[in-house]
Amino acid sequence: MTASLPLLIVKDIHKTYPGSQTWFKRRAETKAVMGVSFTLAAGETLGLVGESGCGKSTLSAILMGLIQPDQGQVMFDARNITDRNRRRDLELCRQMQIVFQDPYGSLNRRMTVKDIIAEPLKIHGLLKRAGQDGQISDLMEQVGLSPDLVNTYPAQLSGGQRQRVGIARALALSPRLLILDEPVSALDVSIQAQILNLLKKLQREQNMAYLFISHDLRVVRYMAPRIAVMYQGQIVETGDREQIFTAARHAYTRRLIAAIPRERYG
Ligand SMILES: Nc1ncnc2c1ncn2[C@@H]1O[C@H](COP(=O)(O)OP(=O)(O)OP(=O)(O)O)[C@@H](O)[C@H]1O
Repeated sequence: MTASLPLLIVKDIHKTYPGSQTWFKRRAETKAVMGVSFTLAAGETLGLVGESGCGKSTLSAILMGLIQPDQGQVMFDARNITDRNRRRDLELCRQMQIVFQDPYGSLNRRMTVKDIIAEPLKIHGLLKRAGQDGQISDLMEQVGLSPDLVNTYPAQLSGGQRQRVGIARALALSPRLLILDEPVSALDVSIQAQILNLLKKLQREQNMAYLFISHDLRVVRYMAPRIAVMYQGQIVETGDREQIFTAARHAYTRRLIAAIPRERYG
């Protein structure tokens, strides 16, 4: 571990999707990410906010090594991980985990809760031969899931419970960085608050860094002391929560703030 450097350094990332043409339709190329840079310290939360289509998911896929950027660098724990092969780099995979928006889409519907949570442990050879039931029920307890649900399937769970399973799966490997890509957008507002509070509790307990990605500035304000605002593939403004809300510099940020409904999370 390098104490002096941030845990994650993202430097001048660019990604353009090529255009395509069929006999009936022509799609122009899309500059999805254009020169994005930011840093994230160990244990810190950075909120990344922007409307649909601004490039948030492209950026998170680049950070997870799922797609390659055209230009730029991603450094994790002082190591250049831009061109890594995610499947082969198990250690990195262990340290950086992602929670997706749609737990139903990201959980294997044919697997039980137990098998879903155990899978990353198995892949990384960390599932204890004896005592694995205890390992799984500990993780379920950490995310507030009753151990009675251990043999149920995703279809038998509520949206909030499914997202708790997704979080337990991500936590299983004790990552240092969790990318939360719209983790509550698919949930009812009352359930959203429960999941956000769970994420805060887990961060306090385990000192993980969070990159919290959302289109919803209310949610980002609740979660992140530092916020980066993304607009049309670029970060147009980064600042402390207070500064963003009281003295936003960019007109787009001011529009986002003006559009926030009045209720708050408690
Ligand atoms: N595989 C792809 N091929 C071509 N264009 C793409 C592809 N994926 C995304 N795009 C385009 O890149 C831009 C950024 O998309 P991206 O999904 O990263 O944004 P986003 O902010 O995450 O939006 P959303 O929340 O709706 O997913 C959009 O214009 C989108 O249409």
